[in-house]
Amino acid sequence: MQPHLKLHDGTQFPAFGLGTWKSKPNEVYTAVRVALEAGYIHLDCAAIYQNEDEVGKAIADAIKAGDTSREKIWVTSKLWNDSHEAQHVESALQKTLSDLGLEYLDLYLIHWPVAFKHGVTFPRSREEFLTLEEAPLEKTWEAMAELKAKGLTRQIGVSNMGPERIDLLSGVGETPAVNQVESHPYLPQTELLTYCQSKGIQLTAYSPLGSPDRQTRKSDEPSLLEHPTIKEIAEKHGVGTGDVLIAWALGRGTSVIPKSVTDSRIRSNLKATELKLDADDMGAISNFGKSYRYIDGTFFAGPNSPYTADGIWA
Ligand SMILES: NC(=O)C1=CN([C@@H]2O[C@H](COP(=O)(O)OP(=O)(O)OC[C@H]3O[C@@H](n4cnc5c(N)ncnc54)[C@H](OP(=O)(O)O)[C@@H]3O)[C@@H](O)[C@H]2O)C=CC1
Ligand SMILES: CC(=O)C(C)=O
Repeated sequence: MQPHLKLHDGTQFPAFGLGTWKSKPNEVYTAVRVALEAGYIHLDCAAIYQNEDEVGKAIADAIKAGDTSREKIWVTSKLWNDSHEAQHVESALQKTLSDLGLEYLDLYLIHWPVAFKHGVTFPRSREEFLTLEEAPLEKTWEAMAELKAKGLTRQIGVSNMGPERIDLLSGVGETPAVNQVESHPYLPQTELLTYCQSKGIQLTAYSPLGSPDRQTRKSDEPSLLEHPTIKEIAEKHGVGTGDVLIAWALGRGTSVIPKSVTDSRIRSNLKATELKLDADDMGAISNFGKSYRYIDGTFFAGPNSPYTADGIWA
């Protein structure tokens, strides 16, 4: 039995899933087929990853092949920043459902607390953004609740949000089921995790391996997969460093969604859900003493934007 976390309505949420950002056309179909055949029960998707149609084809073929069923899998997707205005929320989800070939999602997240004009994928000028006054997150949240009421998604949640924004949304509607944020030993998000747990919100850790395949990767950024402490613990247990990072995330009570398109890694990452780190391992990893954010979000902040980095991230 894979690890699960309980959502605030009692639903069991599979704590381990497959990330699909940067998984290219032709690669992502095979990755999802391998994952579902290997026993994955949770897929993390998003409209902005521009590959949901291929993920959907893989899900359909896996179900046809008898590898899984719709009821057995948990599918998450995310509302992109150009569809925050209430009149665009349902059509954005309908597009995702059509691409994924599904009648409902298990979880739909507001991807970022940042809004763009409708149809803008990545803004190039200030005029292409909407401010939070023009597109209030509370209104987006109310529209998300309607999707749940219509049965188009079983759960609703948020991503890249801190306590202030979550409190704002919880004040106008239901508490988000999940908050998906960057989290790994360089950015353990300990305070946010404590806050989320106190509200019954599950925290999903994205970029748990340090997102080394990003186009925007900096040549001098620290590597989690090569970190000496992680290597030492991996040697002690006779596993890979990726396995240790996955086990650490699960061991501290978060869900985790490593991305891979490599057959052997897709399988070994799933196997890592069985790895138990001891208190010494957990303590050593939690005391890196260095902070680093890989998804620095420069794409949404700066002089051409009404948002600042401090105003965006959890
Ligand atoms: N809500 C949000 O705003 C965000 C959500 N996400 C979600 O989180 C997922 C994971 O994060 P992501 O940024 O993709 O990066 P990850 O930290 O998951 O790293 C992915 C990279 O690690 C490699 N890899 C996978 N497994 C191993 C292993 N066992 N050993 C060594 N290398 C390994 C992959 O290679 P290969 O594929 O070649 O095997 C790929 O290069 C995303 O795909 C997406 O679904 C991510 C960022 C933001
Ligand atoms: C990867 C992702 O979800 C981003 C950049 O929003």
